[in-house]
Amino acid sequence: MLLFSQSLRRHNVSIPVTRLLGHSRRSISASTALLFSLSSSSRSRRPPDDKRPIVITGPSGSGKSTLINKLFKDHPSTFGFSVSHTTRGPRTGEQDGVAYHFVSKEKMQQLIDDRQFLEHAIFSENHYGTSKKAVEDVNASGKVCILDIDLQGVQSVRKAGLPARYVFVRPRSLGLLETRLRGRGTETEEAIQKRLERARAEWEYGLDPTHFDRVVVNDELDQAYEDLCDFIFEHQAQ
Ligand SMILES: Nc1ncnc2c1ncn2[C@@H]1O[C@H](COP(=O)(O)OP(=O)(O)OP(=O)(O)O)[C@@H](O)[C@H]1O
Repeated sequence: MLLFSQSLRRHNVSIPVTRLLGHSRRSISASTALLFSLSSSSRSRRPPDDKRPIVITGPSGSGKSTLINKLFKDHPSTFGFSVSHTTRGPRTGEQDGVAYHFVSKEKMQQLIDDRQFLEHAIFSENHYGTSKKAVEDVNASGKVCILDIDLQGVQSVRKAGLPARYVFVRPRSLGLLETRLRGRGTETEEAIQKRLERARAEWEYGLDPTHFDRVVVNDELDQAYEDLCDFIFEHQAQ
């Protein structure tokens, strides 16, 4: 049984994401965009010298999607998402190799047996996974790969030995997390309870500073975004 099941991802950019929360893409609402102040820094920065993939994790509702959306919006040619594999069928408009790599159950199993995945999990009876090649493809395109995954996925990625930078995003308190999850208005009460239960376990893990290269406390959104960018771009020559 999965300790940390996958969570729905919502990205307002039309690029594939590594793991989709419930694996249905939702759009960030216009009100979310307004969470950033008008003066929120979108300054251009030179691409980071450190090209290792950046793994971003944190409890559901901590603000990962919100921060990543802005990162992509501000730096579209610097970052890329890997294209995940899935055994679910394509939905209208979804292109193979763009939204996902759509594969049969047999093919998926073969890839798993061949240890081609950095991480994989079953969600709603469908298998999803991030292949090593998908990340390499982003690297080969000259972009820095962003992996938005849950903690279980992070542990698999670490085990797979991917050289990466790891970021944990969390709000100031678990109470605030609950407020945001409820405020998002996208989950049933049952789903919220499940997410909160999982968040408590993830929270403990994220409190250990040795587990991550950077912990971003998403309290005030502009500040959290600056912290994230300072970390991501910190290796560039001055
Ligand atoms: N600093 C902030 N202040 C106020 N609201 C915020 C802040 N950061 C995010 N939010 C809001 O909190 C909710 C959760 O954020 P978001 O959806 O980005 O979380 P997430 O970590 O991506 O969650 P999941 O893993 O479930 O996809 C959203 O409604 C978002 O608009």
